[in-house]
Amino acid sequence: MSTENGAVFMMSINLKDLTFDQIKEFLSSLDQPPYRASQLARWLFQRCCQSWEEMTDLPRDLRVKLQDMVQLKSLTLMQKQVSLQGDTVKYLYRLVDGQAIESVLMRYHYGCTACISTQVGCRMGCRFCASTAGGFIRNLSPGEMYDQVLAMQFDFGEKINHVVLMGSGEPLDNLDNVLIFLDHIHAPYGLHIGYRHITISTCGIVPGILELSRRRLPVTLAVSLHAPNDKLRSHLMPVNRRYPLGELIPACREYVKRTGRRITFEYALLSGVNDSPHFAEELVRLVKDLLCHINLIPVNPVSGKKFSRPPATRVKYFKNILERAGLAVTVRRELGSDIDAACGQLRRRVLGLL
Ligand SMILES: C[S@@+](CC[C@H](N)C(=O)[O-])C[C@H]1O[C@@H](n2cnc3c(N)ncnc32)[C@H](O)[C@@H]1O
Ligand code: SF4
Repeated sequence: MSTENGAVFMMSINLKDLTFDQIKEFLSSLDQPPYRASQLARWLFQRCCQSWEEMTDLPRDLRVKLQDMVQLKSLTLMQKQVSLQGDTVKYLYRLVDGQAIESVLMRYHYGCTACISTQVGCRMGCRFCASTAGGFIRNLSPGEMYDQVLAMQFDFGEKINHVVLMGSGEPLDNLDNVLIFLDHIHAPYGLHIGYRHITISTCGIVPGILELSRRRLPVTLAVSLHAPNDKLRSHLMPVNRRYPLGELIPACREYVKRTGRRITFEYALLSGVNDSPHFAEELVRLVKDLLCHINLIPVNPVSGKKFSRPPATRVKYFKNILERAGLAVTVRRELGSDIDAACGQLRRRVLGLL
């Protein structure tokens, strides 16, 4: 059975799919006092509890009741790959309806970052991406997003202090659930992660960007650009036919204006496709008057797709053109290139979606 939030409930509900007010209402329907919601929320949202027995400050009869009604976790570990240096761990989780999703934990010098999926599969069909294999299956519920972070923190044994919505799926195609997730992960009863430590990556869903602008959430917005003109972008990313650059760039401008936050443009470098000096110059013209930062990502090869990385000299040349025009540019540091680095690749391999 699936619910309005997209969660699939087998027998019991995942309270992390509800808003905090809905959790309060649920507990009040069980004749519990209002303070019980914060008490229970701390157990659910801060710890990766394995059993109701651990929640010793909750009355025993309530725990017995909840045991039958509430799901403690929405995913179980299927497979895990640890990079040689141990700084990147890729997880494949099984959801209660049997679907599988990927999440990644990365340790940087400034702390641990969780990269989570927001959908099972993706409907956007970008040509270079492994997440589209098998098409779109369903949205993830807020609780399924949250449980990825908790499960990784529990397994890795270190506090997660950054979250990026850059795993499989398009977050702005599942915005209602993403917003509930953001509320929980930011809340003091949750992991209390600052909005500035949260990044939402989008392929460019214009209404979603405008909605985020209206809400003035000070998260970091990353827009996957990958091409500086409509012809090439529509070829690489079909979503560009629906929301071309003439709509996307003004939406980005609106986001910067309303939030005061700098936008990150992701630009995957695909050898011989979008990495020539001509494209670098076109990119400069497209974004030069926007408060932005450009992140160049030498593409992660995906089996069955014909894209390859440009040589390092070409990446450097491309970067220099942007820098000379005064743009802030980084080249994404490669973490865990010895594991199935491209997002969705582990799921594809294990589920035989290649
Ligand atoms: C998997 S997407 C998920 C978030 C969102 N759907 C988006 O497109 O921004 C996260 C980022 O990975 C990039 N990406 C996808 N496949 C890639 C590949 N094979 N190599 C490098 N980056 C890739 C996307 O373009 C995007 O910038
Ligand atoms: S890059 Fe993002 S939007 Fe495009 S198919 Fe992959 S997950 Fe979907």
